[in-house]
Amino acid sequence: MASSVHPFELFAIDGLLSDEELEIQRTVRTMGERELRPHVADWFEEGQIPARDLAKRLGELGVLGMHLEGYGCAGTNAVSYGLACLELEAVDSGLRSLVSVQGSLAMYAIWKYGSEEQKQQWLPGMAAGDTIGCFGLTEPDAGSDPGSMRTTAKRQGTDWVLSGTKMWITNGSVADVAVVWARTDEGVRGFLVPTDTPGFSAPEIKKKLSLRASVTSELVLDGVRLPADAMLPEARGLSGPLGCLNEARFGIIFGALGAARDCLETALSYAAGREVFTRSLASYQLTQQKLADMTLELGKGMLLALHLGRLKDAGELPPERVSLGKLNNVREALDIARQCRTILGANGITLEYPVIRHANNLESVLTYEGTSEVHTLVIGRALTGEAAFR
Ligand SMILES: Cc1cc2nc3c(=O)[nH]c(=O)nc-3n(C[C@H](O)[C@H](O)[C@H](O)COP(=O)(O)OP(=O)(O)OC[C@H]3O[C@@H](n4cnc5c(N)ncnc54)[C@H](O)[C@@H]3O)c2cc1C
Repeated sequence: MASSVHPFELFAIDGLLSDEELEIQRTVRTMGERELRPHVADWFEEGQIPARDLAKRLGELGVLGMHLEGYGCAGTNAVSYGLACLELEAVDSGLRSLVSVQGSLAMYAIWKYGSEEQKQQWLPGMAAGDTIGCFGLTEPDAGSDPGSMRTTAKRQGTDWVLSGTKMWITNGSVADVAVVWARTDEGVRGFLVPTDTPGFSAPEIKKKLSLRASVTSELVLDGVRLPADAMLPEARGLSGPLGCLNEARFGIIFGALGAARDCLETALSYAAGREVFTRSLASYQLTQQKLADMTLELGKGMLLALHLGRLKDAGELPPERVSLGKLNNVREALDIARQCRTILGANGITLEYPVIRHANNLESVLTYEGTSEVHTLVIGRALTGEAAFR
């Protein structure tokens, strides 16, 4: 067989990265390949992950809250964080979800909006992976429109009492602390809820066919009484949770490409080894067209991710730019996963290969952190000045 080149090499992607960024990417990739990939298909099949051990190991690796400064966090640039997300999601979107929720949602909420005492209390343990966090915004009847949330926090003396239900919460059943967003007399506010507080429970959601290597839960708040200092002082209104979502969406812009890259690498190697009609599948023009089109989308997605990462490091990443990346890269990653599945034929539907697992996972990634429809509307609003949604 003639020599072949990796899709990212065709685009000369590595030349756009610093030595430090390349080193971080290599370190996360090596750990993922050695310690996570050998188990991930089983975790997915069983619908269970060793969340505590994983959090601890990911903490040792330094990826939990890695783009935040201080409190035990590594303080890397945005691109490095994105590359870590990419390498974790190349193994499984569920593992990247654990890291995104811990670092970009729960830790970021405390880091950005918390008091100094709250930061000291929670962040070092979360960076180390000793303490797991979750982020409760979505409710059974409030997903794309979090402004319609029903969970309330009411003052009783100096205490707060929280009541309501959150739905689809990643890490919920294994969390030590839940960041819960609730309606108060002064608008939406965020609360840090230790999960052993009486009245709090987090039953796990079963029967998922996507993100099976990730814990997803309901949060039930049945008159959960918290002291006054459980409130995040600096988050007022929906801009608080939306600021956190912007962080997590950024990681997904890179992460989804990891899943796509893994699918494409698998399809390339499969097509080279599979003989059909006495020749390798890779030698047929129809196959090469699929591979070329997927490589184009993967490479373009990576260039977009890097551009947005540099803008983020320059402080120039407003939400509509995040929407450009999240909409494009998740949509294209899902298309790539489905197309790779065709190249693997029947083998493509088993967990012996990662492709259908990635495709199924990406269905969740398309929906969470803002659905593709909502990101389309955000871009439409930026282009026209007309909001087609609230
Ligand atoms: C595996 C998983 C993990 C998750 N983890 C978390 C978590 O950790 N924390 C958390 O808070 N949430 C989490 N979520 C919830 C996720 O953010 C929501 O599912 C998402 O916001 C969509 O909300 P919804 O499912 O209620 O759908 P809906 O909001 O009911 O949307 C249904 C459909 O309507 C479309 N739609 C909505 N508005 C419009 C409009 N104006 N015009 C046209 N179409 C529209 C949507 O795009 C979608 O296609 C998770 C979800 C999943 C699947």
